[in-house]
Amino acid sequence: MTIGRNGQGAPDGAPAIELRGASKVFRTPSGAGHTAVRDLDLTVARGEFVAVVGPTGCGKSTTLTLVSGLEEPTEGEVLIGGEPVTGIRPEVGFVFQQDAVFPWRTVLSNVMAGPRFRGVPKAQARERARDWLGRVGLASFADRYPHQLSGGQRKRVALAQTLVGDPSILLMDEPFSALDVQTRALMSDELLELWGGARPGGAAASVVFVTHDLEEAIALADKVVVMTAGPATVKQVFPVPLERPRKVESVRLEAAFIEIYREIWSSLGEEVRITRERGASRVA
Ligand SMILES: Nc1ncnc2c1ncn2[C@@H]1O[C@H](COP(=O)(O)OP(=O)(O)OP(=O)(O)O)[C@@H](O)[C@H]1O
Repeated sequence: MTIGRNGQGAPDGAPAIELRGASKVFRTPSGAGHTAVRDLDLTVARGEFVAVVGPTGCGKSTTLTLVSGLEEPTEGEVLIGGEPVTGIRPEVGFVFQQDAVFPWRTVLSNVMAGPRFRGVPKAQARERARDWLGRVGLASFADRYPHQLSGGQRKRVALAQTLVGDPSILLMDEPFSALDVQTRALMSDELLELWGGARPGGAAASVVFVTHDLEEAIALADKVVVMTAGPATVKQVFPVPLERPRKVESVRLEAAFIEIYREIWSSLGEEVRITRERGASRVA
C-alpha cells in the first residue's frame, strides 16, 4: 500500500519541497515584528520522509504553514515541485495534533467530506472513503460518531480523511502527541506501512513530520532536521540509514539507532538548553 502520487505535476527532477532562505515575521498585537523562522533552507526529495525536531516554540509549525501555503514567507522562497507556493494546493495533505472531525457526522461521512467538497460524486466518494476506512482498520466503525471512538481510532479517521485525498505531500504536525505511548507506537507503525509499502518503487508521498519526540523522529524518518532555538533555522540534518521496513518498538533497540539518537540529542539538547535559559532569564 502506498500513499500518494509521487511528484505528480512537478517539473522533472525538482524536489518535492524546497525552502530557500525562507523567513517569516509575524506582526504581534503591539505592532512589533516577531521573527518565527529565519533564513531557512530545507529540501525534501520526492518520496522522502523528513522529521523535524526543535525546542518548543522555535518555529516548526510555522515552517509547515509556509509549505502548506496557509502563510506566505516574508522573505525567501517556498517551492513545491519546483513551483512557488501561492496558496493551498490539492496535492498537499495535513494531519494535525487536534482532530479535525465534524462531531455530528459519522466516521464514513467525515472521510467522504473532503472528496465531496472537491466535487467527487457521492457514490464514488463513499466508495473511496470505505476503501480508506478499511486500510486504516476501521471498516466496521463507519457508522460510529467521533465521540464513540478511542483516541487512536480518531487518529486513524484523521489519517483516512487526509489520505483519501491522495496527497503527494503530507504535512504532519505532532499528529500522535495526544496518544498514549503504546497507541503512539502502533500508529507510527501503521503510518510507515501506509506510506512505504512500495518503496523503493518511488510512489510514496513526501512527508514532513514535526515532533517533540526524538525516538519517534528517528524511527520514522529518512532524515531528521534539527532546528535551532527560535527563530528557527536549520541547525543540522542527520540521515537515518536504518533499514526499512521498520517496526518502531524493535528498531529503537538497535545499536545503530542508539548511536544516531546520541548524536542528534547532543545537537538538539544544546538548542533546548538555550531555549530554557532564555525562558528562565525572562522569568527572572
Ligand atoms: N500568528 C502568529 N502571530 C504572532 N506570533 C506567532 C504566530 N504564530 C506563531 N507565532 C510565534 O512564532 C514562534 C514559533 O511558533 P511555532 O508555533 O511555529 O513554534 P513550534 O516550534 O511549532 O512550537 P511548539 O514546539 O511549542 O509547538 C512562537 O514564538 C510563536 O509564539
